[in-house]
Amino acid sequence: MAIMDADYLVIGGCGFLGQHLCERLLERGYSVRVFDIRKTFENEKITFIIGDLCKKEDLMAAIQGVSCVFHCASPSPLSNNRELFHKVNVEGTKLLIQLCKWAGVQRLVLTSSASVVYEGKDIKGGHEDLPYAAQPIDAYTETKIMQEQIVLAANTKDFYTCAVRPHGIFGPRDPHLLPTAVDLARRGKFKFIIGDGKNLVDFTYIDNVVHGHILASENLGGGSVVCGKAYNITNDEPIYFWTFMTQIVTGMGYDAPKYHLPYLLVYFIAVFLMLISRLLSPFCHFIPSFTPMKVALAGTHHFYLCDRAKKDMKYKPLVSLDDGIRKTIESFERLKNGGEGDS
Ligand SMILES: NC(=O)C1=CN([C@@H]2O[C@H](COP(=O)(O)OP(=O)(O)OC[C@H]3O[C@@H](n4cnc5c(N)ncnc54)[C@H](O)[C@@H]3O)[C@@H](O)[C@H]2O)C=CC1
Ligand SMILES: CC(C)CCC[C@@H](C)[C@H]1CC[C@H]2C3=C(CC[C@]12C)[C@@]1(C)CCC(=O)[C@@H](C)[C@@H]1CC3
Repeated sequence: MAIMDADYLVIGGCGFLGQHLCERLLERGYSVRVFDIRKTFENEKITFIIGDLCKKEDLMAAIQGVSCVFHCASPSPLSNNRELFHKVNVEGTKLLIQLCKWAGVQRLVLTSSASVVYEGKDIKGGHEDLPYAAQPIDAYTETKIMQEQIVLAANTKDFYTCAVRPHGIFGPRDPHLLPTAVDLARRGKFKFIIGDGKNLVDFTYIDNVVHGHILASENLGGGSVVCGKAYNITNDEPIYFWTFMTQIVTGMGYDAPKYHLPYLLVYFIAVFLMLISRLLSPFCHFIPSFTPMKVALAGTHHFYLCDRAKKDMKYKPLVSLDDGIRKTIESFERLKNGGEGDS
């Protein structure tokens, strides 16, 4: 059955970022098509095509008759599946580029990650020209680096690409950050502050990430300065990691962490537990709560400049961190201490 042409195809459009992006595109009067391996919401204005980014026949059905593609699909960054990361983020992205060119799609905006330059050591005011991490913090980030390189290298005079690098996205319907933090707090594993608690980090409210993506797509085109470039998109308000996390968990009705633990001690315990997990993997599935990636993110400075986005696409955050935290906590009533999530 022929499907209507659309201004945008959102790959991964049933995810946290994807659904918010679709809602904002519709508000701005664009026509939207979603391609995702699952369906998580209904909207009569959206054409949904359910399929696997890694399957050519699935993607061919979705890619024709669109002007711009947002590629937001990825396995969960908190999953532990190296093979799946590579299959979707690398092989799936290669297939997408091949089919974009086949179908005559002109613009591709990739959702990359600010962590593509992060090696678990302090980054204060990181800019986009920092080198890609030679030792990425995990398999997810390794494949995000490869993915971004593939997309930016695909930019030509007829096919325009760019990458948006968000960091620590939070907001209503976040499936990663807030639910993980609340789960740790509920299990009594949120009593300790890793390190001195004074490491500055970017957390980015979902509406600002969506805004950055739409600006990127609207500025992407023949001869545009945006072509072939990556853009950090943050709230432009670095905050102490533990101040942010404390506001989230106390807002959700749990106690604030009180005691400090030395960063290096926790990091090496996390590495030891990861090695034990790998040794035991043939016999049992044991995933430590505190992985080296999470500990590094929780105990080092890592915040980024979005000056390039401000200059090239007039980006500025729409929602402040304080307002974003308030809106997020209000949206997660069901997970509050004593809420239905406790059942
Ligand atoms: N959540 C965060 O803090 C950050 C996320 N990102 C990136 O933003 C993008 C969106 O992330 P979220 O919305 O948080 O994740 P999410 O897990 O909510 O959404 C990802 C979507 O991709 C879909 N998907 C996965 N594999 C697929 C496949 N083979 N075929 C079709 N669809 C597939 C999933 O079904 C899901 O709906 C990802 O590329 C992620 O790497 C980047 C920086 C930070
Ligand atoms: C207290 C615990 C040690 C941490 C609990 C919260 C964590 C689950 C989040 C804190 C920082 C978040 C984060 C990401 C996922 C969730 C956290 C680790 C990402 C890895 C998601 C994907 C990305 O691309 C990165 C840029 C994010 C970095 C921050």
